[in-house]
Amino acid sequence: MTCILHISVPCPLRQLFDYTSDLPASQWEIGTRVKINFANRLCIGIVMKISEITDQVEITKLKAIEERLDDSKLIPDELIQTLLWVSRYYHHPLGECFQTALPKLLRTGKPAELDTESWWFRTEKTADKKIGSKQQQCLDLLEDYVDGISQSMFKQYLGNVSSSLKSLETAGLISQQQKAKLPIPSNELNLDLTLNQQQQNIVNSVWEKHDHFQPFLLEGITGSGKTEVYIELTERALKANKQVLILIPEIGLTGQFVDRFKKRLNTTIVILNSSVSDKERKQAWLLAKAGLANVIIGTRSAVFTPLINPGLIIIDEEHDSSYKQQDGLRYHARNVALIRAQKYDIPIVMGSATPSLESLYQVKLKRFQLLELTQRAGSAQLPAVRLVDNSQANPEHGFSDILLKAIKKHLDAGNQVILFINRRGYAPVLMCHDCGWQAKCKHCDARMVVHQHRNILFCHHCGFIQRLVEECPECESKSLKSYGAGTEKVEQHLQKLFPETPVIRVDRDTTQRVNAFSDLVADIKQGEARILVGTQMLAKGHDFHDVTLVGVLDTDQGLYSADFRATENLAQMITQVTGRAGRGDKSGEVLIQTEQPEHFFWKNLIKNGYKKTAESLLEERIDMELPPVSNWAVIRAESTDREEATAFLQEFSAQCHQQASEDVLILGPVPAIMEKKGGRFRAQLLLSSAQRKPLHQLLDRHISVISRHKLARKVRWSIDIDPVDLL
Ligand SMILES: Nc1ncnc2c1ncn2[C@@H]1O[C@H](COP(=O)(O)OP(=O)(O)OP(=O)(O)O)[C@@H](O)[C@H]1O
Ligand SMILES: [Zn+2]
Repeated sequence: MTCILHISVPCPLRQLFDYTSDLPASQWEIGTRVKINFANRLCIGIVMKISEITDQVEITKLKAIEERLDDSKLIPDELIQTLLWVSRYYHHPLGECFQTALPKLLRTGKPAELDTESWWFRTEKTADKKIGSKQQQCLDLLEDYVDGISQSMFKQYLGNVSSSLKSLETAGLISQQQKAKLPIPSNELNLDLTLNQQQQNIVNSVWEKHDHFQPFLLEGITGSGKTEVYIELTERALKANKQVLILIPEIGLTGQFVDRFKKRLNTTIVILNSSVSDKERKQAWLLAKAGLANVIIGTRSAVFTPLINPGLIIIDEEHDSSYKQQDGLRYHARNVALIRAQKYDIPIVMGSATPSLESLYQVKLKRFQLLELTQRAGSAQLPAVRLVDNSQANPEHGFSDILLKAIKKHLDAGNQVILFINRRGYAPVLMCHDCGWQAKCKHCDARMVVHQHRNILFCHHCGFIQRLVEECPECESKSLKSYGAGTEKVEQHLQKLFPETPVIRVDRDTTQRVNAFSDLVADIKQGEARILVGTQMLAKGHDFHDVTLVGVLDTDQGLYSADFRATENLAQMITQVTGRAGRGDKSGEVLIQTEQPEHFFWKNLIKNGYKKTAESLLEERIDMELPPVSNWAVIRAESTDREEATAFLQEFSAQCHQQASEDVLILGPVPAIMEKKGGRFRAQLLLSSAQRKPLHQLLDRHISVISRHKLARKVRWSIDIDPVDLL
């Protein structure tokens, strides 16, 4: 034994574990992976401290590590520091934070080596005899690429040219070398776009601070050209030899977004989203760490990508709730990104047409600098928005005459129409006309949703599936009727009402297959689909220039929700979907069908827009001391035994009360709004404080005691800091 390694282990325990190594301390670095035997199984841990002493057991009883996996540290210091912060802030075991942050192949111990392939380079030699046309094409292409061309780039651009390359090599005209495999860049660069004055000013304001930590909130109305601002900023950072990390929400938008970057920037761009394979994810992570990838575009967990030359972090659609992980380590990527930008001392730009109240509050506190784009880019104008009283809707198909006429008018003009309904499936209620029976999930406090295409009843909360019944299970009556509408029903009615017009549906059900989403988007762009029915997947981020009408159906439930964020979310969703109309040269129109055309919320949003609406919502939060003004933590517990979940939280609450400070309010425990889900009863305890510190101190003091309580092992429980979803 020559040194002791203090190791972070992927397990729920909140401590490091000590092992010995027969290498001297000088040969170890923090951030190196090791294989260890932990509780009789092999697992991968991360070295967090190196010393000569242990306070865990007698030194002689310590186990030795099984294997050292990296020659030097895998995880850079900055990322380790960030994860230590994450573990502290979210009160989550460090070992599990590493699990979230590392690509799967690295956390399961695969070698941290880059995949390589053959790269070809032009030699000094000139051809002394005439060469074949394929070979000439290869040489011509090499003229454009001083850094060489990989085997896969050749294949992509020229088809199979292996034998030509071999001949050129034999003739001494080109040489090859094994180098890291890189993603293939676009070969149709399109560099000509001039930013308008507002865009240019924003780029300048951000760039002025390029060597400092400075958070910016870029509030730019829909279609104002935020993406172009990101591209220009990225270009500036690239010119300064810096890397740029860009986060985008999880709504299948990556393809279009990345295409725009690839076409405008001649650089190595890697992608980290859910459609990337484990192998590619590992490669992208290592390329970023090595500084071989200059732009990293990814969804939530990409926020943990290591950078060697960081220059800028960008978060698109910063208000999007997919940035908050809803299980395990419940981190918010915007929060983590801010910490990373601070550690790197670089600017961070958070953009949205509908900023979160969290970020607007930071602007109010002067912690974020506000940048605004108030006009649509190019010649596009914001669409006109009107409310339509739902009572005029046809009871059969749910559309009002006004909306139907508008659809017809826009189709006749050769344009595309979006119908937005934020509910997938055919109908949310199946009911017996005779006895009143309703199809409910036997595992959840929720109704089963009718999915007619698949002939099933489907619980959207736990995934439980049943065959669609034709007869009431209670009274055997055949008069079952579905109520309400989802995307399937809307699609079906529209197809009947407009038999000549192609209708497509974009929701989670039609986009499950790999590439299904990008295929649908391609159909839309080419104008093949004329009526587009979809959920929020269709509402955000897209730039379809021929869409001139957006119809919004049935969104009133947002007005009555028990969640205090519901109106904020509704205002964001409506503003985003509204923003899909009129993005090209043609002007757009939006019709919102509502039960409550007189409701203050609608009047305010339509008359005053998102910005004013958000301001008044923030004033309400300030008056009522709700987040983001106060700080919340929710302790959740669930169990198959209804009493147990509550009993555990009572225990938790009692613990906290023992030394409660007046600064932290403890509310509950209360049953969750949907108490039963997936066969488990759920309850929650809410902790709230005006200052963040006392809340965190309270949790620090009690968590380790609580986690050893006997009930803690019987129930599933979790801590959610800054919860976004209280249902
Ligand atoms: N300076 C410019 N000149 C001409 N066209 C522009 C300019 N900037 C952006 N555009 C075009 O305007 C459209 C909208 O831009 P972009 O998609 O960047 O907006 P956005 O603010 O990101 O939109 P949203 O938030 O609604 O998704 C795009 O088609 C884009 O190419
Ligand atoms: Zn269910």
